[in-house]
Amino acid sequence: MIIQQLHVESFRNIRSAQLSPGNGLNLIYGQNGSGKTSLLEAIHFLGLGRSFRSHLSQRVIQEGEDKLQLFSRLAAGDDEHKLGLRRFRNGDTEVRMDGERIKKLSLLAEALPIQLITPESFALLFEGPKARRQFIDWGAFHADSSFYLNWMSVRRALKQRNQLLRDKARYQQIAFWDKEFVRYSQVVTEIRKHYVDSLNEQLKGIIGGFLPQVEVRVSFTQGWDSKSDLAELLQTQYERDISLGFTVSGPHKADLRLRVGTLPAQDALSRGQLKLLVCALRIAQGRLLQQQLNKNSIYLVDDLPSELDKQHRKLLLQELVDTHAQVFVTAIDPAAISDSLNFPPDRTFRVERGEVKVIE
Ligand SMILES: Nc1ncnc2c1ncn2[C@@H]1O[C@H](COP(=O)(O)OP(=O)(O)OP(=O)(O)O)[C@@H](O)[C@H]1O
Repeated sequence: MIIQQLHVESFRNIRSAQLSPGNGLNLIYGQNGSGKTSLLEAIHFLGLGRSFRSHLSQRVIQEGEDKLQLFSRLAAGDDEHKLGLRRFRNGDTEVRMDGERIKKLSLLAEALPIQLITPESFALLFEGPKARRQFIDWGAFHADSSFYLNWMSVRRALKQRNQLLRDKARYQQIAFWDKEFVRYSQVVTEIRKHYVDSLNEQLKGIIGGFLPQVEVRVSFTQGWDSKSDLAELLQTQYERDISLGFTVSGPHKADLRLRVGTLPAQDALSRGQLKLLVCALRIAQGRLLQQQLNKNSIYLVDDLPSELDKQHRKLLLQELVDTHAQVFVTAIDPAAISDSLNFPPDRTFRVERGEVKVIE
């Protein structure tokens, strides 16, 4: 998918901006606080119906305004779509695709697959497993159309089970939900496993280029001992689950392990190397989607130059360009990007106090 036209209104400090991005690399530059990240955030908002910076979507609406509006013309091959989103202060969201109202935000994510790389992306490695699970599930969601409903069923069964655990229910009362939980957990786990295997194939080449001296191993843990049967485990762990008030084992505890030798990646790599690893993971994910479904992701890379030396900026930019996807990168100093390229970006935008201007 390519964004051919983008119209942003009342989004953070951007009162109104209209731009026609290039099909390849788009450079967005400007001083601190000018609105570069806000522009990326607006694209992300259009693709997912939520911000990557704030859980409170009302905060992205420009101060003094009652709604934000985003509109884009999208192209995928010969297909053209119009996608529009309005978010109101009272929390209502209105999304339209080609004039028709879309109720499920998951359809948005399907239409506009976005790969986000921000300085906060380190969370993928540092913080608890949630972000890593979300990373796997992004891929599983796109790779297998049955994933979403199966995962929703796992979550429903888990919620019911945990409620019964807190109510100190007898095992017989829980057994029904265990059956449901196990059934959908198996499907979800198979899809995730298969996805991580395919991702690893993609990842090898990219990591080899970014971090040639380091051997990074990426493995999937399913959320319970892989030698145990989940149904039996739930039964044997019932007493413990009751005392804790939640379910200890299951796919809600799945994780992606990133290791260098025997150490977790975050203990073995420098900040710049970690950034490259996160980028490699995102690029591998985008590539896989391209291969499996012939769908191009849109890459949003906030503050690309930070933490990276010139050689690695060059490597990263080249790898992004080689995806043949649409890429948006931000930088304070445009030279930090153009110095690392053998060709000019497709399009360059300068952001100043919320105003976006194309630089010819
Ligand atoms: N709801 C809002 N209404 C109006 N302005 C806002 C709102 N939310 C944030 N801002 C302002 O928008 C400005 C743009 O912030 P943004 O993070 O996009 O800048 P940036 O160019 O990415 O800066 P940096 O290089 O420091 O990361 C900030 O000055 C912020 O105070």
